[in-house]
Amino acid sequence: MASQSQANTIFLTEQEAERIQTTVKERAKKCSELAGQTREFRDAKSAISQATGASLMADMGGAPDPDMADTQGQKAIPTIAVGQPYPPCIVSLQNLEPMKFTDLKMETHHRGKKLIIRRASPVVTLAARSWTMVQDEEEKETERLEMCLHKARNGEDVLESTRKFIIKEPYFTLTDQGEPTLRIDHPSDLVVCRGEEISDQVDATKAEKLATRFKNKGNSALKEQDLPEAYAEYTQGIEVAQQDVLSSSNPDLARDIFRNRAYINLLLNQLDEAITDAKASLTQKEDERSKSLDSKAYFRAGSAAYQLGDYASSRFFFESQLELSPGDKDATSYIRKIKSRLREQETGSYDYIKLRTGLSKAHPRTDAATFIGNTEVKNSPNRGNGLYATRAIPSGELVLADKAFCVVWSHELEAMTAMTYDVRDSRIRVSPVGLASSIVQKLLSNPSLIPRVMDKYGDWQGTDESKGVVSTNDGPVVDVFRVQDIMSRNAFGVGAQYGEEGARNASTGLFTYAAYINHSCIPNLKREFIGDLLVLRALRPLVEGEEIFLAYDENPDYDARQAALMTTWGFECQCKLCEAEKTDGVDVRKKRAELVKEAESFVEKEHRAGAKRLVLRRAQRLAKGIEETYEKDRYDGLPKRGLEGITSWLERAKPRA
Ligand SMILES: C[S@@+](CC[C@H](N)C(=O)[O-])C[C@H]1O[C@@H](n2cnc3c(N)ncnc32)[C@H](O)[C@@H]1O
Repeated sequence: MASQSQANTIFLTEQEAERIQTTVKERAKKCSELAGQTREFRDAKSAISQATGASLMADMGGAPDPDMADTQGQKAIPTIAVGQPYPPCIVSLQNLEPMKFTDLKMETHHRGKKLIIRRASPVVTLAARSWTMVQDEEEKETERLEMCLHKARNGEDVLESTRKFIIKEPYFTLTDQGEPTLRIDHPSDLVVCRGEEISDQVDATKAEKLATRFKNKGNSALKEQDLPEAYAEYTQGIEVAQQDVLSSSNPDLARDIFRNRAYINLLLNQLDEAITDAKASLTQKEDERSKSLDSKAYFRAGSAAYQLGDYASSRFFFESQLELSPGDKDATSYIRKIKSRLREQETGSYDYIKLRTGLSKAHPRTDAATFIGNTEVKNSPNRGNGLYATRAIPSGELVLADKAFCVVWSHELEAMTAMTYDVRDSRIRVSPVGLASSIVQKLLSNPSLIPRVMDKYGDWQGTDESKGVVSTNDGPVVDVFRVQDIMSRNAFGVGAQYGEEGARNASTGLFTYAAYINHSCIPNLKREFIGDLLVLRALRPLVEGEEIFLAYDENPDYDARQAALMTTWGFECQCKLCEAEKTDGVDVRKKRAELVKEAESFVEKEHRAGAKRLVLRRAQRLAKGIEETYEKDRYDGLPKRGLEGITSWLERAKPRA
């Protein structure tokens, strides 16, 4: 993630940093000592009453959240340990063997197994995790279950959403406080069982009654704006209506419910399924009523494809709608918008004024397409992939524009910055975990987008078996450790475009095409954000085949810059500027850093207008001092970053008349 400004930097107190490290290390030690040991029996009554009390306290805001850490001079911030990554379950439920609570072993991933559970207490909702007590179906055994970070779906806490769940390949471990717990990291490892079990129907009339009941219940839930409930009812209705006994006698019933669910899917941003549902609802009949229903379905499919950025499919759906409902205003308006998006995609010609005027705090996202036409992805020696210019591009001209895959703005509910302590390198980092959660939600809702994110660079690659798996029969599979690692290496800060942003709620985004751009301290691109559209222009003329670079960190101090590049992006920069600065040696760099610091405080304090001669001379002396730290030959043609602030002050200073 691009560095935040000093004002937005979070400093943990030393004691707090030490406490976090000690807690994580002690937990890891205990876990390895207990690994493989049999689980101990838990008393149901006291476990449930403990959870009930904690839930009440958390709801009233009265309980201390064990995940909150104190920061210097600021409010507490969530602190999350990033443990040893492990892959999500990639096996379908029907191929997993049921297990019992009594089979659980400490610090073990129970591969090949599933655990059917019922929630037995209210849910304790904390900033970065939710937990509850769960029981087996016979209510003989009780255990703690916690869901970490990615714990909400469609605005609802997953553990609260119902009572029955199935855990795929349960992970039994310890909390940071040393208490045994079942732990869900990957949301796809928890199957939410909403609704009744549907048996095979033999009587067509009874089946029709049942399917219609589900459909009506779905309609009522929609009226009450309970979208997850409406989705669950329609899903059950479809299950019944698709059974042979009914689909052969009344195929239109399934189509009706598919059409309704397509609408719910649109509202829930489950766009892939909105399209498949809308297509499944098509009657292809010629009577007026059927044509009107199909027209509605095409509209739903077209809107979903538009939101997915699949403008060609979207155009096809809206044109199909227009054939059935000639002159339809909404379809016509969409087709006009699609033309603009396709023009942007193909030629990079944007109506920047319209884009800017369409933005506000309430509508912070652009309606724009990504333009990549001047660039291509290629291997960059020692840097993985990189982006290269496919033609000569004059200075100032558009190189590419990338519409964000996902942005979380500081003023949005999802915005959450946390301190993460990564056990892999024992480093504490500031991490926009709210962005990671939003990316995970978007992928779980739209599995067609999973490869677009998962092909990005990130430390954890998954295992040979899990790599590339995007779904099982139970739904999409998302490796949250991989998303977290991809986000850490690829996300950008997008600036405070809609008002204040603080340390705890920085605006951040993932741009899946611009993510291929490597770093250089002498960048050849200039970046600008228009809402969630990242616009990159040539900072100087680019030649065909040249690699394009951004500066991830612009700190003029070599040592601070290298430290940030190593901590956040995991590499040592070896660009020409870094080579020159490295050769300077520690003493010269130290002297320069002191002078630059002095120059920065001078620039901050001294007014340029009406500056006294004495003040001007001090500025000149400072500039000369900094200049002298750069050896002439070695810095020939290289930027002297330390000089930039004071030189700009001098250029614009107006001496007293
Ligand atoms: C945003 S990604 C850039 C694209 C990436 N190279 C890829 O293969 O997808 C950032 C990662 O690229 C690598 N990288 C970027 N600039 C680099 C540089 N100047 N030297 C070495 N590695 C670099 C680092 O691994 C960094 O974490």
